[in-house]
Amino acid sequence: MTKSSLKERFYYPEDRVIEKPFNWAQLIRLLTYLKPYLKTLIPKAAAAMLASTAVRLIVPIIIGVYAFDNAIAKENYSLLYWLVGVTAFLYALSFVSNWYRIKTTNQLGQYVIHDLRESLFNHVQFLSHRFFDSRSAGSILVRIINDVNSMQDLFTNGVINTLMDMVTLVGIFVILFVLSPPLAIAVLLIIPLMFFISTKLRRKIRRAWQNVRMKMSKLNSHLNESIQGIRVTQSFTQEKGNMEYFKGVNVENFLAWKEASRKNAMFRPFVDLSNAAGSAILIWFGAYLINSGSIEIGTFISFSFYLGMFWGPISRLGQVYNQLLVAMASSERIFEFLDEKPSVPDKKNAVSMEKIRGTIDFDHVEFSYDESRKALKGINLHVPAGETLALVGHTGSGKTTIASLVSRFYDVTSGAVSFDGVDVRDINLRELRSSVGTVIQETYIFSGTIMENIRFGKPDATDQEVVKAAEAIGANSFIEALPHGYQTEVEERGNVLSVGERQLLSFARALLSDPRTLILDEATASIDTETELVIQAALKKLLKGRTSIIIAHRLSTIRDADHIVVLNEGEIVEQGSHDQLMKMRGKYFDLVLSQYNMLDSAS
Ligand SMILES: Nc1ncnc2c1ncn2[C@@H]1O[C@H](COP(=O)(O)OP(=O)(O)OP(=O)(O)O)[C@@H](O)[C@H]1O
Repeated sequence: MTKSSLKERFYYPEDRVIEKPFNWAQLIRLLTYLKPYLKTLIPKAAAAMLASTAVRLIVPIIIGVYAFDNAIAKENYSLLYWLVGVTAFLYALSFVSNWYRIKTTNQLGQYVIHDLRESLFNHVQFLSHRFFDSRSAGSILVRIINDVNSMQDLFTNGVINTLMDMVTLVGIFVILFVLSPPLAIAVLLIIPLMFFISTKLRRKIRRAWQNVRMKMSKLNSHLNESIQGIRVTQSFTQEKGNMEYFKGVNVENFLAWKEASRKNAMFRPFVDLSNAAGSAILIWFGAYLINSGSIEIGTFISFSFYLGMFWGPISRLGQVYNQLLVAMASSERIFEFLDEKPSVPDKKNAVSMEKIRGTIDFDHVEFSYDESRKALKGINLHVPAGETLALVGHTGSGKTTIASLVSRFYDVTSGAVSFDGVDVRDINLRELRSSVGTVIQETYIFSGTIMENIRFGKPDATDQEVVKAAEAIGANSFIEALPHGYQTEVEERGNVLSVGERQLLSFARALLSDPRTLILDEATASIDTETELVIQAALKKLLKGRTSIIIAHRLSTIRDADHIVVLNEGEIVEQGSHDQLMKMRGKYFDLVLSQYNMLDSAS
């Protein structure tokens, strides 16, 4: 296989953008998430921060100027003991305030992340189908988990620590200038070097590690796919292609790692270099100033303490700036979701569903998912309350689309869908959706017990009600045969249940919710005759007295419907009862015939 065709076969989208330029408006919007804590956690953290910073700033003066110049040099030992006591007390104070600051800032970060994640999740719950059509579940998960997580650092350490570091730096500058302006200017010459290391060099290193992560994620994607799909790979003897591609990504990963470690290795020596340069200036110029009598030895000692305190705040400020750039990218993605408006908005003063009996009408409905082609063309339908309409047609003919318009998962492009003559766009959306029960082809089983899965249809139903619904549908015999009956735990998507059993569960769920209107996308999977009979009986029970639209695949379902509509490429091509349509010998007749032939050849 050539290199380019390998590339086409294995396509893994490059990771998303990790950093974005700084943007004030976005930062301010992010900071509004701190608002609920302005009167609680933030003042506490700020007070603790100020206390510990003050101690850090005062101690070098006590040791240098007071202990050396005033107590030791003048042999005033009572002052020295007193200073030792004061220093011990200040360190104890700093210990407590630091502990309290770290605790409260961590809490603050966690609260903000919690709030942000909750608002994002809640918002996404109400977004329309169009939103989910255009995004993979994975990409939505990444935003709710990874993008929110990547801002944790900013909110945990960023805000309060930035304040602390700024206060520390300003404090040191002021003290140094008060102690000795010429020595202060000389020592501060190393600040630009420190800034260079903490921003430029560190960013280069971080980007190199990000590159490693991207390569690693590509390697993971390929590994995952090749192991999951190993049976298919082996049956098509494509192992060689897999190995070649893996070799390529493995080498890429190795090279990225090599580059990152090379850059990383430069970091520590540069930090040491800047410290050494600072110390050299201090010793050389400090000694000169001491000799010339401009400063005392104590001032020199205080300076050396302060010099050692430069690197921490400068390095952290550089880090916060980098965190901010990462947060810009993540928050842009989060805000994009939060700003997304549902494409089927609820109307103010919408009509309540209460008085609606359930006659459904489609009046010249046209619909397209995207500009390029129409999924439905000129659809006119009338389903009287309590009757069953069956939709049949080839795959892609628009059956599911019609069902989606009834629940108003999408709005029509033109024309109208109405209940008892009231346009669905004028009906309260929640009430509409809860009165239209939908049983989809691919029954979704949530992780939990069978009991809870059926109860999903009506969260306040009692256990007895759940069992009654299951019995009415005929699902109780298989449920009771399970190891723990109704309390059997089923996994996501219900792997332990057969297709027929899953369908019976979803019928029980729908019966329990007792919707006035039912939409049923019948499963196509072939099931044995016995299960088919159980399902047919369940279906009869479910449809009784409800207006229903059935996307029918089985002949038995189609035959019993009051009205049958045959769709082809988004248009109604035939309609009538089963007998009428059979007499016409048109599309419906062909569909029925082909199904008989299929069943015949299968038996
Ligand atoms: N979410 C979507 N976005 C874009 N196009 C879509 C979407 N869903 C369906 N389509 C397109 O709309 C047309 C009608 O699809 P629909 O799902 O209604 O067909 P169907 O008759 O229910 O098919 P099947 O029997 O296979 O379920 C198809 O051409 C399909 O490709």
